[in-house]
Amino acid sequence: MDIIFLSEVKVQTHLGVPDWERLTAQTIVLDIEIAMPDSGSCQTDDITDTIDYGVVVARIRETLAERSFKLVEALAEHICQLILQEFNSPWVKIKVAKPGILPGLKALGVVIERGRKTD
Ligand SMILES: Nc1nc2c(c(=O)[nH]1)N=C([C@H](O)[C@@H](O)CO)CN2
Repeated sequence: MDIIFLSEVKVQTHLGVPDWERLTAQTIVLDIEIAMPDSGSCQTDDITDTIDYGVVVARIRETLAERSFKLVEALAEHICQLILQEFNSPWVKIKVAKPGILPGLKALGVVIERGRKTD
């Protein structure tokens, strides 16, 4: 399985359980692994045979600018499903980190992985 990775992607979004936390955008940090449908682009050297990681990052920034979530879990699920469905990836792993939320911690968050359901 060939994987595209996106490391320490900083994104602005409205996120948090208490209402006051979602009033202003905060920076979250994403680490994402995206399985490619096949390894064709390794032979063809053609961007149309792979998942364009620039397009993925732009799409993530777009959706997280529009959406608001209470839980990091729900945000992580949303991004996984978007990548599976819009980019035809068979498998995605994402780490969502909120930096500087609790004293004494650098960051906290979740790691989830999802595969595309087959019939
Ligand atoms: N499992 C989770 N626990 C908590 C979350 C979360 O998203 N998932 N969020 C919060 C608050 O938003 C906190 O980060 C700031 O008040 C608390 N626990």
